[in-house]
Amino acid sequence: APETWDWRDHGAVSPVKNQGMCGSCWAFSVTGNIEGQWFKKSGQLLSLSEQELVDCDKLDQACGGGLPSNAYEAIEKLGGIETETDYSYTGHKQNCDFSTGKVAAYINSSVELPSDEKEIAAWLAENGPVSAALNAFAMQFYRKGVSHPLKIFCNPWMIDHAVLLTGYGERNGIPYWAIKNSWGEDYGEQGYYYLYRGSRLCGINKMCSSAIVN
Ligand SMILES: CCC[C@@H](/C=C/S(=O)(=O)c1ccccc1)NC(=O)[C@H](Cc1ccccc1)NC(=O)N1CCC(N2CCOCC2)CC1
Repeated sequence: APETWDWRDHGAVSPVKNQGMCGSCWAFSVTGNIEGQWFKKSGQLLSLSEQELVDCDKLDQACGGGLPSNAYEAIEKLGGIETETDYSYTGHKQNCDFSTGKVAAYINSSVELPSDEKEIAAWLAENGPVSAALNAFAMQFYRKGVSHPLKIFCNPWMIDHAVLLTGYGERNGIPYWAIKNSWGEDYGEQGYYYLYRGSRLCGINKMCSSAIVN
């Protein structure tokens, strides 16, 4: 695998979004992953609808939280996902307004990645941005640089947030994950969180997954 890689350099990542006062981080993690998978398949970068998942994914709990694995299954069952423009984000649960005719992208299945960070990096460089989950405690106090929280402040067994791994690399010899967050562009470094890579920090390695588009 390459020493360093970032899908933002290859046009596979949409602009940073803002989930607002809704616990829909899981939906943003999944749309970010599918945007990347669709880009790999079609060469087209679309911004996909989180609101469709909030309203129509009955396996998850809308603003009360969700699991990427459930969301992939829901999108397969629905038949696909609409664009952000066609099914725009409001940040609260509404009646499902999904229409098959407006499907812009679809997925065929999904995969759970191994928990080894070297294998996750190799998979990412080859296949696209990866949906991940982590303990977000340290993220809430992050401003800039490569975050390296003490394990006691970032228990890998207390995962409560879902994000998107868009790349990895090193800053002054410090290995990091580039993490697209969904708390707006004012968060962290232009909306991104950089987390030390290689010590399984905050459980970042435990729930990596991706949709598969055949
Ligand atoms: C209220 C939900 C907040 C939301 C988004 C986070 S957030 O709002 O961005 C944030 C997180 C941390 C600090 C500050 C802000 N979190 C989630 O959606 C998290 C994301 C997650 C957690 C663990 C593994 C994978 C993904 N998921 C959840 O909170 N879940 C809700 C409970 C659900 N249970 C499934 C089994 O049946 C009972 C319900 C599982 C998903």
